[in-house]
Amino acid sequence: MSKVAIVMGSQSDWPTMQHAAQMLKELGVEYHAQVVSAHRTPELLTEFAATAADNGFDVIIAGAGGAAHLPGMIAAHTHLPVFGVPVKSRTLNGLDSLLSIVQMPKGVAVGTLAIGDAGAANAGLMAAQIIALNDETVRTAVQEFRRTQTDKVLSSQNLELPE
Ligand SMILES: Nc1c(C(=O)O)ncn1[C@@H]1O[C@H](COP(=O)(O)O)[C@@H](O)[C@H]1O
Repeated sequence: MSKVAIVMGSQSDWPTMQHAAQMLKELGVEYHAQVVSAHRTPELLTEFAATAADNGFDVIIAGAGGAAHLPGMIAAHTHLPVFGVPVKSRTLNGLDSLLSIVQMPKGVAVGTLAIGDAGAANAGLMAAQIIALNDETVRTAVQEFRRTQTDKVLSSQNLELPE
């Protein structure tokens, strides 16, 4: 069974990163969530990223805030696709996180999502869409999710002027 790893720089990132986990759960994709920090636990980062493929992961989602080196450093140690989620920082609202993650040097790729909760949810969706290429059950779940979303938009329009 396909598995997605969700890693984050700190426990304080979980309120954001749980949106990735929720999306994967909704789409029936197994995930494992863990705190790993390039700065605070550098040896764990190397060990985790270098063994991720052998441990059965297909995609890695990495969320971090501020000087967000985690996604890039994970990508440096693995051939697995890595999605980076910029977590909203207290001082600079996540612009620092975004710029740290998005500006990768050519040759080591991180797919960068939007800042915050929506970015985390979309990272989960992207991971599921990759897994759906070879997994019919997940493909059906993704298609159903998209259909339900479309139906909701089309059926909930209220464009009346207030009295
Ligand atoms: N950006 C990184 C990394 C890393 O990139 O390895 N490790 C922790 N952090 C970030 O520091 C912020 C504050 O962390 P604390 O709340 O623990 O002080 C978090 O958003 C975390 O992702």
